[in-house]
Amino acid sequence: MPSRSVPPSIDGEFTEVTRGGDDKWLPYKTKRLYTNAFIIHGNKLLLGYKKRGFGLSKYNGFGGKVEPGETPDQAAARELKEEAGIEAPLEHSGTFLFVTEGGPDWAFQIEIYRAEEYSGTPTETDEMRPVWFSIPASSETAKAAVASVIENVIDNDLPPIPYESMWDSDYLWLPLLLSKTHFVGRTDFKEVDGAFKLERWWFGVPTSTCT
Ligand SMILES: Nc1nc2c([nH]c(=O)n2[C@H]2C[C@H](O)[C@@H](COP(=O)(O)OP(=O)(O)OP(=O)(O)O)O2)c(=O)[nH]1
Repeated sequence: MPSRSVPPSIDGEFTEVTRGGDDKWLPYKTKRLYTNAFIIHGNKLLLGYKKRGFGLSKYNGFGGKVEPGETPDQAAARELKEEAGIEAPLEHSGTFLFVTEGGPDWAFQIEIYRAEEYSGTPTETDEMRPVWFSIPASSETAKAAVASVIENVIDNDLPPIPYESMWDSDYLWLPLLLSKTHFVGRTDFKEVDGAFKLERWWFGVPTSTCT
């Protein structure tokens, strides 16, 4: 059987990590830039409960539209401050295209960031309620867990990452973010009566990082 190609929007040499659905990738007219930022502190992950607008009632990283004249890095820092009241040395962690059928005719290009430190106190805003979740221990996170004990920031009473209350595809790439593996991807969703259902996806990592 011939091997399946990567989605047309993926440029560069990437090794597939996961894919699903068929190859009928949705068309889109243009791309709009968005950001999303995740704070990892020891064995804890900070998410925000979305109180209004797009993604209402889901848990997510902090982010939004890149405004005219801004770089994605600047937008990510601004959105983190606006939505969670904190600052952090954000590092770019991945990027993916989010395309919807029944939604806008443009694609969201979402630049994903991570940081392992922050300053300030996570604070509820009109848009987001910050909540800490526990990151499951694994070989990848074991080092972070040890560091947590040393820094005395370990907290075993937190709920696990609420994948069931996040965007449907986040469980596919969040482990890559947690393990500091840069990733690219594409998700196609179908919007029916305001609910978004994952139809097809592809995620990969730079081939140079594969052994
Ligand atoms: N984790 C995750 N985030 C997503 C997905 N799709 C998607 O748009 N997002 C993010 C990208 C943005 O961070 C956020 C949408 O931006 P937003 O509507 O909150 O933008 P904003 O804050 O600038 O908007 P607003 O204040 O003007 O309402 O949702 C997804 O599949 N997974």
